[in-house]
Parts: sequence; C-alpha cells; structure tokens
Amino acid sequence: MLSATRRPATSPAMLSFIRNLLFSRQSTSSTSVTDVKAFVNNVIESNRIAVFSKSYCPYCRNAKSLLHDTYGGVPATVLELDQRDDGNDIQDYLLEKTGQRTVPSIFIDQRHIGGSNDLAKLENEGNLNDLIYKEGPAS
Ligand SMILES: N[C@@H](CCC(=O)N[C@@H](CS)C(=O)NCC(=O)O)C(=O)O
Repeated sequence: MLSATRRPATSPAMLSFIRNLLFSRQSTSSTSVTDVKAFVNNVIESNRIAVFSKSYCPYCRNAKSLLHDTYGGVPATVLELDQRDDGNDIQDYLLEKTGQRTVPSIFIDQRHIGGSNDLAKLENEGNLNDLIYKEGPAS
C-alpha cells in the first residue's frame, strides 16, 4: 500500500523568518514630509557645498570629481539618494524647492547651482572659484 508523504507543517519560527525576509526590504523610514523638508534644508544650510547625488550616476560622478579635485579643501557633503529609504522623498522635495528633480542637485552656500553641466559651465567660465572663495561666507 502506498503511504502518503506529508510535508512537515511550517513552524512559527520559519513563518517569522519568511515574514522578516519579505518585509525587510521595505522602507524602514517613518520620516514625514515635514521631516524630509527640515532634513534637506538643514543639510543645505549647514554645509558650504551640498550635493544630492546617486552613486551610479555618471553626471554625479563628474560633479563630485570636479569638486573633490579642484575644491577638495572646501567642506562638502554628498548624499547618495539611491542608498537611502527617503531618497525618493528627498528628490520630490528638491523638485518642489528648486524646480529640478535630476541628480546631481548642487548647492553652494545655500545657492542652488543646478546639475553637473551647470557646475562645469561655471568652472569653465572661471566663475566657480569666485563663487566658492570670494562670494562664500566670511570666515
Ligand atoms: N543635465 C543634467 C543631467 C542629470 C541626469 O540626467 N541625471 C539622471 C541620473 S544619471 C537623473 O537624475 N535621472 C532621474 C533620476 O535618477 O531620478 C546634469 O548635468 O546634471
């Protein structure tokens, strides 16, 4: 006579493991829109140079290289939005604030410079140095 093989019942521990696996990739950020706005504004206000970037973005790479290679002595903060749970919300707010959603989105002394091409244009026309060293905040 054939005996039916029964699959073992899934244990509570296994269920819990599966549940954690399924939900672990969801956003862990409970940040509200207000928090995101305050956070972005704080980043811009408390850093001479703030770059909202994505780690894989070639435009961002160019902008970060230019800033690092030529103005490495100036304190700068780079946020890689693709590596953050709230990256999308930050991008939405940057659009609302500046009219630009693409990255990089670059601020120098709280002025919105634009993206990589805008930064390169300032540099090529000899204006970035002045912006950073002459028009920057008094030390
Ligand atoms: N002209 C812009 C181009 C920037 C751009 O196209 N960035 C892409 C990423 S490489 C982007 O923001 N795509 C939309 C997105 O990632 O949400 C610049 O010079 O910064």
